Amino acid sequence: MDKFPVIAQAGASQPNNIQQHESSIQPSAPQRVGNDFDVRMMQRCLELARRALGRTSPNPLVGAVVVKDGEIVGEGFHPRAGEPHAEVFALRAAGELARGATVYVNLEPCNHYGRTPPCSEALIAAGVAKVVVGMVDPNPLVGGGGIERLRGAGVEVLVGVEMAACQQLNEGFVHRIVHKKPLGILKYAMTLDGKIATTSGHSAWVTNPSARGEVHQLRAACDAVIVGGNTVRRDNPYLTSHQEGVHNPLRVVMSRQLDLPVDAHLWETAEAPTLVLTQVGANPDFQKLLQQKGVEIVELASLTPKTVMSHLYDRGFCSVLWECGGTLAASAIAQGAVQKILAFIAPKIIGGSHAPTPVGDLGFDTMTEALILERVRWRVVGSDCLVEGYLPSLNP
Ligand SMILES: Nc1nc(O)c(N)c(N[C@@H]2O[C@H](COP(=O)(O)O)[C@@H](O)[C@H]2O)n1
Ligand SMILES: [Zn+2]
Repeated sequence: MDKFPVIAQAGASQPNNIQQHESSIQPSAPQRVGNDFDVRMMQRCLELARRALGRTSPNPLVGAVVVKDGEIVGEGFHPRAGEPHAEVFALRAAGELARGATVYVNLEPCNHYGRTPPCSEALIAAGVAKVVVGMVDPNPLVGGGGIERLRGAGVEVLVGVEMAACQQLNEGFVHRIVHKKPLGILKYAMTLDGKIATTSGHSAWVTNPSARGEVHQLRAACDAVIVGGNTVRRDNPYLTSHQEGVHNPLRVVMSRQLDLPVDAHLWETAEAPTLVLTQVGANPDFQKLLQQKGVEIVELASLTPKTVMSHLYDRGFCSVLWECGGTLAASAIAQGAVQKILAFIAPKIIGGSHAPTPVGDLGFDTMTEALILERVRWRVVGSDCLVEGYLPSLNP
């Protein structure tokens, strides 16, 4: 078993309805559920689900597989909100072979009329004999109801195969549903002596190319990536996933004064949309200029990490990546806009007592106030090390 199992953000502070479902129908980790074949099929579901990475919000990433006599006879995944769910695509692919078959799906089949009709009914109508589910749906409109409906119709249901991996894949969706805001991920790259740039501001590059490739993949999995005006002025980033045909997140700039360069890459490149969030009445001429370049501008009454996350929640986002400097990172942490940290550490020393660090002032005086990450794991990426963990759940 993984030495540092990563369990979805939902773990510590789920609302009561989910805890009840966990105790009644969802076995608690780390108990293994299912046999080797079940595990393989669930991993196939996760692989299929990932084909829509970054494109399904506010909906989850879901893949489904129909198995008859030990053979896969149908597969599908949920491509985006508003389109049919994974189970429906898999059932369509299986056709009549679905009768008496086992369906694997990484999320409990829905049991409600949303943008699409309930999958529980589609599975029952198709005559499937068994459904193997990765995790219970935290959506209160579903929350165990899909499983109960299937069981009530005589379909055998097994819940919890590869549950930790299923929760991990949809941690943004789970966080959005449970906490009514997107999951905030703070990513930074620093040297071994804790600097994100030299004293003069030079930062290209702290990390090695493999680590930068990981960052591009991370962007592909997120709905938005946020920077502050300072990062635009100093680094002039692209903030894309740098891969043909792969999802790009919405590029978000937070700027109170709109004192930004007229020719930044963010508004001179068309691969991804850009949104500038500012304060009411800020620099109308610059607003006009950006709009002419195709940039969306939204004025917020108060521009803070908290109001920004609330705006992004309203847009239907599940996962938001903070790629900002230390000052904005500190206020994002302080305001509960960050739950997960990804820190790339390069084996380099650049010194400089005034060189910038990844997190600015949090107002802590003593070590006892330190935010101690939970569910920490680390791995080597090229010549760098990636440390990953979650902020204490007092800050959901
Ligand atoms: N089991 C399952 N498979 C899918 O492919 C899904 N997209 C979902 N989503 C659940 O249903 C809600 C969305 O419903 P509509 O797309 O609006 O009909 C979503 O919030 C999940 O709870 N589930
Ligand atoms: Zn469904």
